[in-house]
Amino acid sequence: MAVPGPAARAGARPRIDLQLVQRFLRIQKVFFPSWSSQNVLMFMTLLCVTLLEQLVIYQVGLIPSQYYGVLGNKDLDGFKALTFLAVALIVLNSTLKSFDQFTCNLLYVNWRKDLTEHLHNLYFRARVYYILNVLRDDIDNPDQRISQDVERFCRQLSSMTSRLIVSPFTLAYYTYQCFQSTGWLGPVCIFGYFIMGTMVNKTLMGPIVTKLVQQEKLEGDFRFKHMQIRVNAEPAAFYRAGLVEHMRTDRRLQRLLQTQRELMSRELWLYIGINTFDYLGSILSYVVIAIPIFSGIYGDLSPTELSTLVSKNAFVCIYLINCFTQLIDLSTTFSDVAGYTHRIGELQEALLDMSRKSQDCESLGESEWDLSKAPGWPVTEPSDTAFLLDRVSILSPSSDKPLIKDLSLKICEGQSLLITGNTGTGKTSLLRVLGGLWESMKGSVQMLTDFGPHGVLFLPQKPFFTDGTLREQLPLLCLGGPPASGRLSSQAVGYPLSAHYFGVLFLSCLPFPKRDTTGEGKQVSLSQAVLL
Ligand SMILES: Nc1ncnc2c1ncn2[C@@H]1O[C@H](COP(=O)(O)OP(=O)(O)OP(=O)(O)O)[C@@H](O)[C@H]1O
Repeated sequence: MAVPGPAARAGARPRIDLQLVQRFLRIQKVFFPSWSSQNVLMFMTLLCVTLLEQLVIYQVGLIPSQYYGVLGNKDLDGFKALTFLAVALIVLNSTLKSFDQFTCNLLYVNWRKDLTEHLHNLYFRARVYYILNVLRDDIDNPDQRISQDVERFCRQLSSMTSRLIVSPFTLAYYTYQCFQSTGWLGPVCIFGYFIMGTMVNKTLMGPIVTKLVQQEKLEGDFRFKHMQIRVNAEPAAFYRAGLVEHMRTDRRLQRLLQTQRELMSRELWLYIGINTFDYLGSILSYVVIAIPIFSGIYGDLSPTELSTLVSKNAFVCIYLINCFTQLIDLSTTFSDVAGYTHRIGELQEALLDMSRKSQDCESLGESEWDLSKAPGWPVTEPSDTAFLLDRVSILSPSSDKPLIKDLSLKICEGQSLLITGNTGTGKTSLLRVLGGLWESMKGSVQMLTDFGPHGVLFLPQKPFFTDGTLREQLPLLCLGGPPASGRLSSQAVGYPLSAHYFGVLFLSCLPFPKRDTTGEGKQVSLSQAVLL
């Protein structure tokens, strides 16, 4: 049975490692597909706005010292001009800040749109959504990953973008200024301090990323439970299942809350780290200046000259340290982004893997199922033959339990076929193979007609209704057929109820416990299927 297995590395403990970087870069390719894409333009706009904002902030920062000058000199004209300039700069600064926020929000919406559409394209390709939800258990809650994790990832990433993109520029500028004021000692001390802070924070962030991934899984499980009750409210009410479901839903909630508490206690250590580095940073500038003073380099300066020098050096050092502490403050947002990157990355890898395999299967399937390409079949088989099975064997996907062995069968128009067997023996599995959901382990399955209004229609055991009106349900019956005809066609929408079908309707058979009379064991009872 060629059921796709788990993605190679899915399920590995999520960490801050090379795999995280690879997954993050893969997502970035979706965000920025080309240099001329809209997102790149918006990103460049954001970069310009934040740089301009920094320039204005710098000018605003100089205004208090200029006020000392004009007030000290009792210069009224100078005071008026400076006040006008200050108001203009402040208005410009707040406009730029708001525009910065606005661009980040637009980026968030665009990123969410692109990433969700990209995942949808993979998820709804061929029968990937079926394989992911039914046959594979390594990717939990794909619905939650697509709807909630993508949303949070884009929101958190956009919230840190403007600070991140401007930091290389501010860091370079203030490192240079700091070097000018304090020599190599200032920048070296500050960079050493930041590297130490980053290493400590990385150690503290590791367990948070793992816990966050686990929390999101439990969040998905909890939501799924509610969805299950919503979808099955009527059967649940018939069974009077309220009490049991209440207990089970509460159990999931408790598990989720317990994980959230554990996540918060891990975050506590990170907050302690961040706050310690923030406050230590505020005195670091004085430590940097104290070293040359106590080592006697400034021994010939008067106390006034020394205090002027200290004040000047302190400003640039504090600003450089502030740039670094702002980056360290992003640690909590970064750990969230890392957690979501792993969850989305795992899903993306699994989807890419499955859609690649589906495509291979489809191209293979098309050639196998295509009438004109199947050698000999059109010549020897009458046109009313729908399926031709030759020594087909089917295995259960979760175990290697054989369900059907060496089944040869011909299914024709106008004939009825009743398949009987104990529950779980593989009656529906045969239909899954005929419907192309599973593959047979051995033998060949030939489909000699189309799915849809002029061919074959499968009625699943559980009816499926999409949202919308009764009329909108009808195309469901006609679409999603075999690889050759599985496209969404506008013509298909609104087929009249009287549409003519080939006449082969497969009803998944009810168990028929006492009919296993083949003498060859349960799994071969299908070969004795009754043609009515
Ligand atoms: N998605 C799946 N993953 C793993 N095993 C599966 C899956 N679907 C079915 N099976 C297993 O394959 C076997 C055959 O299942 P199948 O649904 O074909 O039985 P059935 O004869 O149609 O039963 P019933 O009469 O109850 O519908 C069962 O043992 C079942 O547990």
